[in-house]
Amino acid sequence: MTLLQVKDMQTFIEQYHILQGVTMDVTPGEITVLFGRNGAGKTTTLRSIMGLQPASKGSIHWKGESIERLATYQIARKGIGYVPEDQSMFYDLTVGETMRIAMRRQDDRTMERQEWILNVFPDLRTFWNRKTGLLSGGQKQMMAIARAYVNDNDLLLIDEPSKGLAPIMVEKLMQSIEMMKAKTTVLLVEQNFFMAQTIGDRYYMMDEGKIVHQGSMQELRNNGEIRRKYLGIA
Ligand SMILES: Nc1ncnc2c1ncn2[C@@H]1O[C@H](COP(=O)(O)OP(=O)(O)OP(=O)(O)O)[C@@H](O)[C@H]1O
Repeated sequence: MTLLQVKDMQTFIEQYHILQGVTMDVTPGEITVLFGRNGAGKTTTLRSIMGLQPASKGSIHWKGESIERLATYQIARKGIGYVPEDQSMFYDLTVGETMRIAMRRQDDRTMERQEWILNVFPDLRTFWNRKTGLLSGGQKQMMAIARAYVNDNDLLLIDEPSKGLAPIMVEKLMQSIEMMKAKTTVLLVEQNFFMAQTIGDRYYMMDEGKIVHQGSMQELRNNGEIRRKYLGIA
């Protein structure tokens, strides 16, 4: 079964043909990692799925239903949470206030999800009354993920959470994302192969707006040539 099915998605930004045919499936309960170097089109892929940068061709199916013509808020309400690279937070609000305004409902289920995610990210509990602008880079990332998780989302799109973080923090974050697999499905954009390979089940490799390779993470671990060619690493 596929949760999200993207077929031949093509996206223009102004006159530029940025996505030139992105086809990918996200399977429930898995962590799917979208790799590719700077400018390959990874962020645009997530933005097109969310309707923030609508695709002009191709199809996007969510649980079998076509969503490519829907507005972003409608897509979000179907159960897709988006964690953008810049985190887009109000830095004057505290951690607690940020969680509160993120909640679509304040029912028991949402409160249970909040408890669960605060156990995954105990720092957020510790700094509950601190303004998010004063959090460390890693804690801001935790905040952004927790805020997307707290609603009853079946899929989280997480854009490069490791960016700018120290290796030890990245490791901690990856372990937390792996724990989330028990509760939700994740489509993760990453350039950091060494970290993402520890938690990913399946991968897609992007280059110049297209998917150029895909397979199980084990296959990518075994294929140094693909890693060298598209990520510049051995
Ligand atoms: N607003 C824009 N106007 C023109 N070109 C854009 C715009 N946004 C993105 N692009 C171009 O689209 C291409 C894909 O960008 P995108 O941000 O999706 O790549 P990415 O793989 O996420 O890279 P990065 O890891 O650097 O964020 C790049 O060549 C970028 O320059």
